[in-house]
Amino acid sequence: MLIVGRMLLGFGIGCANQSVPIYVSEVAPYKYRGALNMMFQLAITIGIFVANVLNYFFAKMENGEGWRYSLGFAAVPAVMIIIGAIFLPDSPSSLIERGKDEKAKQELIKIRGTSDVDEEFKDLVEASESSMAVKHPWATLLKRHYRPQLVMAIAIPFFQQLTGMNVITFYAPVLFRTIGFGSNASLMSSMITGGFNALATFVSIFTVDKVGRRKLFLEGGAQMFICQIVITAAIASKFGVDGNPGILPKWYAFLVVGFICIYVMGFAWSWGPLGWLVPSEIFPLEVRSAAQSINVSVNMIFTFAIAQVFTSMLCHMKFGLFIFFAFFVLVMSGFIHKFLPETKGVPIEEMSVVWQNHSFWKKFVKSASEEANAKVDNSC
Ligand SMILES: OC[C@H]1O[C@](O)(CO)[C@@H](O)[C@@H]1O
Repeated sequence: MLIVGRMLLGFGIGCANQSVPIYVSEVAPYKYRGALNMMFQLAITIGIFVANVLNYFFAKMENGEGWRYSLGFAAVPAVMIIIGAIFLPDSPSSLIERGKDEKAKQELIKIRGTSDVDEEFKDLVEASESSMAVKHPWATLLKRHYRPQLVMAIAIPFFQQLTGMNVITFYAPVLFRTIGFGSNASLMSSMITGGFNALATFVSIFTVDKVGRRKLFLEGGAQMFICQIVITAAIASKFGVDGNPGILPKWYAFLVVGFICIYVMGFAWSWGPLGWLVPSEIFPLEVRSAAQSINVSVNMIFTFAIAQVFTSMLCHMKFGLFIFFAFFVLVMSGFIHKFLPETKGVPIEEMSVVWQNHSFWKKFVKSASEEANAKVDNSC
């Protein structure tokens, strides 16, 4: 029953991860798209924090029934999503795609709070027309022209999970116990890291539309890297490879938890929310759904893989585990630096321009005039 329950949960989470970031990016005004989209990750982190707090109290239940409540409370956010979804309007893009242009325009006027929406409405209709011309989004996504989107749909979720964040999210109590904390202190420490995770997500909400995506990615990467090196050194110095630390001083516990919190904050204002935001804003309408499916699948597959192999990795690699994730943080920061153009303040329907102007991706992406010329050449 537990396995069936987990499968149903996974199904629901998959549907939400597919639709929420895309929906928010479609309806948000482009100037606040970053901040609004990041509310999704904020909701995730608040959910994780609340679960940490509840687990802390449920674990103390003397009749041993606490675990039932831990599992059962998953129904609360599910009910909230179901009720919320009943009242949400369709996005203008989706209405246009289904031929309801007039309704789409009214909706756009309503969500923008102004009747001056002609320009945006025109862009949406054009995006929808090119989307309608595409009969096979999956095959289209494989075309050279969409290489930047395909690469980002795979690389961003892959790297997000290779930061090692879910090792902290899923296993903080185990991790803290392994490095010498009592079981209550372990649950308490995971509550603290959960709190920092949620709080630091606010930082990204307030900054992403001002400083942009790239700076947050790179700053967060540097912060996580430094913390991983310090944590490695701290664990290596006390535990070595035989895993026998003797009596651990108090300052040591503070140092480890402190750097884990700084690491968590680095993730929370960079790869955490940006891992959902950036893919949701770079996929053009004609491949949006297919590309987002890849994004969500890669994310979930690597979440699963890391959760599965973490304990045996910890046994074999000891403190080297953190070096393993630090190495990937270095690689992903290099990747962002070289390959991700800034998307701050660019309307979704005009996103193709950022690839056309990018030193690497411009080879793959034709500009509108080149495309028109190519069509003329082909017809001659
Ligand atoms: O904040 C941590 C959480 O953020 C994610 O990386 C992306 O939403 C999840 O996989 C993780 O559990």
